Amino acid sequence: MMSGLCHCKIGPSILNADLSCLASESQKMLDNGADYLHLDVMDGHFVPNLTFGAPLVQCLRKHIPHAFFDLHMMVAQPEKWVKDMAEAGADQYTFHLEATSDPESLIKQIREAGMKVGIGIKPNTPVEDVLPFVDKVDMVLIMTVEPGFGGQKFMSNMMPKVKCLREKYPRLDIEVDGGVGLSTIEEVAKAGANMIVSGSAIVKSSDPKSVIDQLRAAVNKWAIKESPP
Ligand SMILES: O=C(CO)[C@H](O)[C@H](O)COP(=O)(O)O
Ligand SMILES: [Fe+2]
Repeated sequence: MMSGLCHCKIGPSILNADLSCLASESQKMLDNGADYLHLDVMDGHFVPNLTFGAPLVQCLRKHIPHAFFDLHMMVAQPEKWVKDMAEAGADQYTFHLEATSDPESLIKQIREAGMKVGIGIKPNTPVEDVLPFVDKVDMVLIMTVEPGFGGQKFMSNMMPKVKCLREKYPRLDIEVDGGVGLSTIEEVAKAGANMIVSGSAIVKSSDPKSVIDQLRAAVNKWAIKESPP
């Protein structure tokens, strides 16, 4: 198995960056080759940790006008924050399937607010649960740690979920998040993920550009190439 007919994109998670300098830390990631920014929103209910909400996203957007913001919404009521996040400047709203009783109407609500839609699943949620919604979203996120904290150990046993999705959907954007770095990227790339969230491995490196370049190279090595006409 390998990544599909879609581009590799590297999205640093700024969770473990120096959050007192969020704008400059984010800009540094972009200057070092990041394709987008993955912003982890936690509400202390869906996950046992608390980060930030729309006011911070709005401030960051003023400093970073052009980058793609992927909002990873680890919140208990994802319906509640769609409008605020859209107005704050989010490009994609990635909610957790476990957090809503009505994914279809949430997807519609996100689209109507003008954002792309991501749908994520936690490690204990089977991939089959997300399949009915894949055709309606822009991206599927397979969590490779229990959501809540950066710097945790990558769960290899999530790779069959990625493989299953890639086999069924060669063009789908498949994101992995949690413990992804230079020692785990090969498995991720082989399984077929093309959107790579990496926090500690990039942010804590003295050479983030080199880490981003190596992550991208691994994904591209396994990518399916479009056959010439
Ligand atoms: O959603 C997350 C945690 O819930 C983070 O995006 C993730 O943990 C990234 O950090 P790291 O690469 O250090 O694991
Ligand atoms: Fe995340």
